[in-house]
Amino acid sequence: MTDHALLLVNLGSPASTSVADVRRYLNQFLMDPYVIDLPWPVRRLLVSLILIKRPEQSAHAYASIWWDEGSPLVVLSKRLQQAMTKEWTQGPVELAMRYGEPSIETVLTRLASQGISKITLAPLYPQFADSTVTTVIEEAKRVVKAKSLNVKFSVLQAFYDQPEYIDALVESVRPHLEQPHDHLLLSFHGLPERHLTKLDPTGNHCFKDADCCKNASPQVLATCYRAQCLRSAAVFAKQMGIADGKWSVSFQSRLGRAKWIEPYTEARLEELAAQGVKKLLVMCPAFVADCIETLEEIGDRGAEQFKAAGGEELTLIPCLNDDPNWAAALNKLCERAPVML
Ligand SMILES: C=CC1=C(C)c2cc3[nH]c(cc4nc(cc5[nH]c(cc1n2)c(C)c5CCC(=O)O)C(CCC(=O)O)=C4C)c(C)c3C=C
Ligand SMILES: [Fe+2]
Ligand SMILES: [Fe+2]
Repeated sequence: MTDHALLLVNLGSPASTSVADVRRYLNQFLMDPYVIDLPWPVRRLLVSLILIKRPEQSAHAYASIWWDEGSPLVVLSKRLQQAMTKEWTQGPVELAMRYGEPSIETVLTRLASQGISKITLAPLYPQFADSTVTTVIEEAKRVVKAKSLNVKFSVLQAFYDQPEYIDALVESVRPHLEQPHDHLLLSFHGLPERHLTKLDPTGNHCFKDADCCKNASPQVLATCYRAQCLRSAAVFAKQMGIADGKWSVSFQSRLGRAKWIEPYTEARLEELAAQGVKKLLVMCPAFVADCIETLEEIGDRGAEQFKAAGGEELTLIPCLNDDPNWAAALNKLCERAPVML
């Protein structure tokens, strides 16, 4: 059977590090109602305000991590696509980006024109969020409807605690943990608290107490990004055999003034340095490919901040990227992706 395609989808990057390209990318990204979930006129106003200064700052940050071949996120996602061609035997393996190029629309249209009618859609995010997973699924559905494509999807579900993902993470991190260190910080991408409360199926669980995410019922866990991040971290730490107190969790990449999920990575870096941690390892398990948020925010700015606060060294552990164990794990996860009804 060679008519069942695998479509990997990651977030996407600007076309180049020029301020104009970064502005175009940020506009597409932040005007997505699943990312800034405010009514259109408010979102438009807010994004226009963000676009006054942010493109220049972000362009500078992108320039500091950009590779000769392009954006690290896109290059590493292409390498994963390549690795997946050795694993996925049911048809072609394609790659699309939710923002920027290659777009979901371009890739789906090409696959449909080649007579492919079954596609496993794989949003490359271990933990569920509307701003990552839902937006990919909705964009794929929009394209199918708008272009009347004859395509049926299976969809990879959030795999935050799945043994294949955890095993691959454990094996990739093991050599780094064998190096001298005082603490391991698991820094996940953050989200505004509002994104969690609006999905709370009980309407009365999220943020009612400090341990809400640790005590999440299966019903809450199914959609709570923070609870899924904490579960990934706990399952990983247990399997890795790291003692309590030697690891902790934080949330990075806050944008704007709204309250985001805590603890914030910036605050945690200060705290750890103040507690006497000298050698800090940081891993970023919400990202499967290194990108501006890992390389620049943690590897560069986070490292500087940690040292300025009294730490000696922050070592960023690479994401899974195109690790062969990860490609094999992802293939297994994709093979059991349920058909979307
Ligand atoms: C891993 C999951 C991600 C979630 C959840 C997420 C939510 C989210 N992000 C922003 C704002 C920005 N994110 C940016 C970059 C970025 N974000 C993710 C992943 C998640 N985002 C990735 C993989 C990347 C890297 C892209 C790359 O090209 O390398 C950026 C752009 C960079 C910058 O200017 O800092 C912004 C802005 C919001 C508002 C949000 C949820 C509400
Ligand atoms: Fe983001
Ligand atoms: Fe919670």
